[in-house]
Amino acid sequence: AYLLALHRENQWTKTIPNNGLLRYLGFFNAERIVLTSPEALHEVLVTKNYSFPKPASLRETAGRFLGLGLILSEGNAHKTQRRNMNPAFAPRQIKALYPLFWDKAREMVEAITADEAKSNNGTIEVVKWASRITLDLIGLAGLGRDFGAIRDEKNELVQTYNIIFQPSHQARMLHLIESFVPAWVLNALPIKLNSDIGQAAGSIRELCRETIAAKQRKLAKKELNDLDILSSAIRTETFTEHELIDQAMTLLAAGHDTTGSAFTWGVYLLARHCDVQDKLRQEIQQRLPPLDAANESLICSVDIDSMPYLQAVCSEVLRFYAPVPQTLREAAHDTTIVGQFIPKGARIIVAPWATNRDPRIWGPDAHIFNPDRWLCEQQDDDEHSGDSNKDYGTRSSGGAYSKYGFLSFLHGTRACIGQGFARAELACLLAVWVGSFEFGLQESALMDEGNLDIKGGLTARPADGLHIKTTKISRRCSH
Ligand code: HEM
Repeated sequence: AYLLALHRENQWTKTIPNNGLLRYLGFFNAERIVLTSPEALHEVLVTKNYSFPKPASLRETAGRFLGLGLILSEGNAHKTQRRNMNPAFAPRQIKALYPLFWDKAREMVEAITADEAKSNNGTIEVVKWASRITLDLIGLAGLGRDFGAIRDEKNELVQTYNIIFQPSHQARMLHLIESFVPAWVLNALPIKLNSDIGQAAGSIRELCRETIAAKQRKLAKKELNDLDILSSAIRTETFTEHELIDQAMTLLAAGHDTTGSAFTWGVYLLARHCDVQDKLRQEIQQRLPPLDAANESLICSVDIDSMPYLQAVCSEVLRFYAPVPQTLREAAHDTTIVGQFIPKGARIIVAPWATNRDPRIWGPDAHIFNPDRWLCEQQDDDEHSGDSNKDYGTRSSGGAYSKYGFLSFLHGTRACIGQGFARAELACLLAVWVGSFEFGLQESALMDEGNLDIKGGLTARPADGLHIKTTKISRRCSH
């Protein structure tokens, strides 16, 4: 139902003439408004941001286990938290995390290779591995705790985590009926799901509390040098213990499925576009250390950030399949958007899946996966080099006429604070993957995205997993 709704909204934005807003009536004639123009998006996300909070029902359901951290807080509470969390996501902090992303990605490839040696069929299901690696990475780089999902996906911690953050079918159904049954009623239902979630959330919050307490003891002895985001937040000394637990839970919620989905879509798109895969592998082999098990060289942020094609592929993957396909807002009071009256309580839909491929913003090739749109030729300073020595850099607009064409991380004060973290993680994961495997889709019918069944939720991914055929690459290279 969710994806049907999404598909319908995506079509409407392209086929129905509109002035930046599309209004329709949802269940029980509830007001629904889809934002379709940069001007409307600018108003809701930037100039009137706090007049359009997230729906109250979201705070009631997710707030039960997340608490009121950065994702769920509103108004002045959000402003203060955002100001206090910003230093933890400063570029300097993120740069220090690249070797960790790289190292874990290599651990994943070794684990896959060992698995394959046992099964010997060369087929990998990517969604599961994406979930395992990104859980370990948000654990380590976010909180300084290794969940050990790569080593053992069935360990108790991973199972507990999954009860809260990987909703079962029943939980997704409850989420759907939330539109017409108040969240507090659903939360109070005496069903096993509610008690399981309550218990699991208690355990993960306790784990966060212990982690924070250990870090605070280190801080008291002036020994807190850990690189993770939570440690950086603790070093600002602006949060109480309770607030830190809420932020830690928020990092787990925001920084796992999103990056897992981005990585999965990246592998899917590269499996469909072998030319892009080959070109990317060439850049990886020229610029990065060999990935065979014997070579332990780590990389640093400059190695990854100075690879234009890798950066272009990541941007295009994030544009083409935004991990968060749509997000919601609710008018806090009667107001206007682009001069149109909007009644209090109207649901506002921001739809990256529609906007990121809108031909009015991106041009007629908006529906084509083309990393080159993010590249530009750079002037070569060497006058003796001749025309053939062209170099490429990246261009941040991707050719869209407005920055609101790229909504994957939103914009404004509620834009994803983890964007730098997520981009660095995705680049490292794809570099290690493409440098380690040649791969293609197991089922050729999936070359056509129309044949792919997509599972919705807060993030989107292939419903039946993503099965690819791989060949391990072994090489020595000239790094
Ligand atoms: C490719 C990966 C990611 C994508 C596509 C993504 C996308 C988004 C989007 C669309 C929002 C806005 C949601 C809304 O307001 O409705 C958001 C918010 C947020 N994201 Fe991300 N995210 C990603 C990864 C991460 C990571 C790795 C972290 C943490 C390490 C993170 C932390 C957050 C937080 C804390 C917020 C709330 C910010 C606020 O409201 O001030 N995200 N993200």
